[in-house]
Amino acid sequence: MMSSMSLSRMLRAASVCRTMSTATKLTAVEVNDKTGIATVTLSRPPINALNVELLHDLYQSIKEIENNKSRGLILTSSNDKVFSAGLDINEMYRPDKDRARLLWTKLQDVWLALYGCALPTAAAINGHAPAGGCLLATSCEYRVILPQCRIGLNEIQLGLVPPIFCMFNFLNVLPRRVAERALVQGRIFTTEQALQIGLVDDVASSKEKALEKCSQFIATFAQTNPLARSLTKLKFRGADLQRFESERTNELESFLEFIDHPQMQEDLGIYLEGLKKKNRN
Ligand SMILES: CCCCC/C=C\C/C=C\C=C\CC(=O)SCCNC(=O)CCNC(=O)[C@H](O)C(C)(C)COP(=O)(O)OP(=O)(O)OC[C@H]1O[C@@H](n2cnc3c(N)ncnc32)[C@H](O)[C@@H]1OP(=O)(O)O
Repeated sequence: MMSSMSLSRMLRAASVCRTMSTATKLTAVEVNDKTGIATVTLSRPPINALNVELLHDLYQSIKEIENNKSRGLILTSSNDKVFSAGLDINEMYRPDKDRARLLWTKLQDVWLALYGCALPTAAAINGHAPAGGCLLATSCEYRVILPQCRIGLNEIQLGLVPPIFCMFNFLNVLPRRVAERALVQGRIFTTEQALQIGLVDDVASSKEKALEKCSQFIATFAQTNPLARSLTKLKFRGADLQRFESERTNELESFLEFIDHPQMQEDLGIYLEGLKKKNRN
């Protein structure tokens, strides 16, 4: 039989973390009641490819956390090898046009919500983070990655023009020359390279340690007035957010035009087949 001692310990532990009432299907939200920090876990197996539904849930989770006045937001993944594989290529290959429009609009919404989030944001990158995965991580203010991961914006390698928010994210994190070269070459960096150029802030040996480092980063703002903090962040990011707003319709149309092109469809098909073949060999 369970002793009253262990029962009370269990109850105490259970009261530290609570799942938010509106936690959604493809993102799990857990708030630590002691620290007030909310963790959003991307949970779309096998590789957190960003489809319409995952982007929708992620947007809802970010907004919910912001409105609930949490102390900060940490983004991570339920997969122990992949943070996010980026956009779900199946949504772009032979797409349903309305769904493709929705996909891009939701990606834009998520970027706006995360890049412009009033709270301190951090990414515990517990696996590979190519393309859209890197976009999510670099929208945050602080990044910790695990050993033997790969991260970068490789859109150009797929023949895709990196959207403007990719540029904003890289310019916010890397020196201009490094950012430009990384985007133009579609570079994917190893953990060591990412740390060396400053694409990530730290490396941790496990997901738990990465989450701990993210919490420690957010805790550095404990004595800072939250409104002053968020307005200062907005001063740095406001111009990007405004420029994005003025170009978002054009970028949406460019994306739709791009994926409608027969050559692009052929290339995406070959790329997708290459990813699948890897598993058959
Ligand atoms: C100027 C105005 C704007 C114009 C805009 C124009 C264009 C921009 C448009 C788009 C921008 C897109 C950005 C993107 O995010 S595109 C996505 C790019 N992502 C990638 O290239 C990642 C590819 N994947 C990988 O590298 C590996 O899968 C990964 C390292 C993530 C994981 O490796 P692991 O070995 O663990 O797993 P796999 O066996 O490779 O994969 C499992 C399973 O999943 C399939 N898969 C992988 N990635 C994707 C994906 N992104 N979408 C859909 N499916 C994916 C893979 O094929 C496997 O399937 P199966 O074999 O099990 O059937």
